[in-house]
This record gives sequence, C-alpha cells and structure tokens, in this order.
Amino acid sequence: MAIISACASTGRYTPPSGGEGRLCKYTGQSVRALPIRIITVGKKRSAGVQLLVEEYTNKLKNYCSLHDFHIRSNPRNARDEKAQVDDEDKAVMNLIRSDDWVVMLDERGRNIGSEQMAELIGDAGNTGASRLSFCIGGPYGHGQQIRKRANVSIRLSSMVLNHQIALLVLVEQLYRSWTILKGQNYHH
Ligand SMILES: C[S@@+](CC[C@H](N)C(=O)[O-])C[C@H]1O[C@@H](n2cnc3c(N)ncnc32)[C@H](O)[C@@H]1O
Repeated sequence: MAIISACASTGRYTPPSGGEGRLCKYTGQSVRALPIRIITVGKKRSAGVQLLVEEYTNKLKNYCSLHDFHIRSNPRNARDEKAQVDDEDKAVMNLIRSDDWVVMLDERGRNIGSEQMAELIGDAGNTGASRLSFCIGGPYGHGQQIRKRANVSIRLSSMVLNHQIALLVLVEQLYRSWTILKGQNYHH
C-alpha cells in the first residue's frame, strides 16, 4: 500500500470528496488500526453524555485502542478569551507527539461523509504515523498552534455544537467508520 506522507507532523491531507455516494475504498480490506486519542477541551461532562460516550468507546475498543483525554478549561481565564485559548492550545500541544496524525474538529472544517471518515482512518494508517489524535476545542475554539499542526480539519455539521455533543457525534462516527472498514452490518 502507498505511503501517503512519511512525515506525520507536516503532511496536509485532503479528504476524499463525498460526492455521489462514493464508498470507502478500504471496505473489506485490512487497514492498519492506529491507536486513537481523542482530546477534548471544556467543562466537566454531564453524566448522560459520559454514559453514551462510554457506550461507543467500549464498542470501538473491539477495533483499535482508544484513549479519551479531557482537558478542563481553566476558570481563571474565563474573562479573557485569548488567554483561555492560548492556555488550552498549550495544554493540547503538550499531548501531541511529532509522529501523531492530527485531525482537528472545527465548524469551518471540511465537510465529509461517513464513508470518507472511514477512508480517512484507512489513509491515516498509511502515513507512517503511530497515533491518530482527534482534537475538540474549548468554548472559543482552537488555538493557533494546533491549527497549524493539524493534518486535516473536518466539520461534523454546518451547525455549531457544544464540545460534549461534538465528542458524542465523533465517537459514534468512529464506530461507524470501523464497521464500514470491516464491511459489517451497521452503516446503511
Ligand atoms: C463550542 S465549540 C467552539 C465554537 C467556536 N465558535 C469555534 O470557533 O470553534 C467547541 C468545539 O466543538 C467542536 N465543534 C463544534 N461544532 C462543530 C462542528 N460543527 N463540526 C466539528 N466540530 C465542532 C470544535 O472542536 C470546537 O472547537
């Protein structure tokens, strides 16, 4: 299989277009299952969201290793948007390794469908990266460092979502992606 980019930290990735019901090119093939880390910034999760997130993260563990990492927003910065974003940016960057392949979730990101999300996971496995990191920003969004570092920025909806809802949609889509890759009967 072709190596898409030998350098996980600098290769910008253009996801496949989702036009005309294009199907994931890896379905039924063996793909390298990179460990996934999800980094979420924001206030403490509600118990209801946590329960549902765990439901999907537990299912996902049948396909790849997964680490759900939560960075709590610092309330001391609540009145200073820039200080808050900079602080969160630093905390996120501290968790990113040079050989991570980084997907930033952003309301202004690329629009992709579920089949293309599955393909993105397959493509990431061919980059030479050793981990796939998904980043969900805090109340004011992402800082400059992670924006620069991200290999790709994707949107989950044209609406703005709370960070907890973005996380929930992400974990369901990751689970869906793996069932697409394996050709299992979940995605219709
Ligand atoms: C409350 S939102 C921040 C909204 C803020 N206006 C911004 O510029 O990002 C918190 C995080 O949820 C995620 N998020 C919210 N809506 C999203 C969407 N439609 N697609 C992808 N991620 C989204 C992003 O990671 C965002 O940084």
